[in-house]
Amino acid sequence: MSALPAAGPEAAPSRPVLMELKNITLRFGGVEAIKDISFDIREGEIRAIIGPNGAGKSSMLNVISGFYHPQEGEVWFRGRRRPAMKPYQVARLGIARTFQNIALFDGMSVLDNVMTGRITHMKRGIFAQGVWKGPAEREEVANREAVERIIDFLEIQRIRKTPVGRLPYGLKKRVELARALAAEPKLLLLDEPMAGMNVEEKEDMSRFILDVNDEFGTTIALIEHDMGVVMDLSDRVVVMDYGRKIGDGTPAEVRANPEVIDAYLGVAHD
Ligand SMILES: Nc1ncnc2c1ncn2[C@@H]1O[C@H](COP(=O)(O)OP(=O)(O)OP(=O)(O)O)[C@@H](O)[C@H]1O
Repeated sequence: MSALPAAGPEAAPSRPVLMELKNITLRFGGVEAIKDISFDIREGEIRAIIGPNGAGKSSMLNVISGFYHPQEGEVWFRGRRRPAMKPYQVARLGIARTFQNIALFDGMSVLDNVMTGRITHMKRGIFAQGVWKGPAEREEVANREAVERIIDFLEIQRIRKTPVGRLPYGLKKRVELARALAAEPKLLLLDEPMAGMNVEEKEDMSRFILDVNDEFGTTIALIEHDMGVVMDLSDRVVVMDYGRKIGDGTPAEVRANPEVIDAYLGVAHD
């Protein structure tokens, strides 16, 4: 039997690095959205990025997902420097994301929406499907099985045939999570997963995020404004303010950081 060290937030720094952001600077014309920021994301951890409005959190998530290319700095993923890539190439590397404003196909069923998440696993095109039916069919069955597993896991079986447009907000967010998971990502990016949710929906989403991390070992980086949620879910937190990094550490460490308290948490938060 192996003698692994006990898990927990303290264990996070000893895990292997999955992604490293080195001296990232991102400008939009005269605006410096990100100013020389470095941090890493370790395998299997839940890493939060927090900060006031306009701090540069979404810009950072967009750098990680390949939507934006920084003018300066390097992005390393799984031990290799990642060149400037198109978002679909980044997706093929094993990085999936959800969006702040839900981006699903309203007229399509839950099942079909989640299936679109498998696109990075579809190797056989329409031509191959026509002339070489066997392998294409096997691939389709495997994709279908993977999707059904995720649908079961996120407890959305009973709505699998329902058009997404008819679902309440909290369930739409869960379907978006299902679609991102269907890609079987190494790194899952969640852009404000709790935004607009009521307390019960937040509790459900928190549980699913923890379960995904636990059961699939998926590394998760998320932006979130609800501090209670961030402090409960995260192993480590990066704090941004005006494009700079002003804090980085466990929830307890950032909560006790005076610069973070001044810029963001304030004295009223606990
Ligand atoms: N596409 C863009 N073009 C020009 N400026 C941008 C663009 N995206 C972001 N910015 C600017 O970069 C800065 C950081 O914005 P960003 O959206 O990353 O912050 P944020 O921390 O995610 O804010 P919020 O919490 O309000 O979503 C802001 O000054 C914003 O106006």
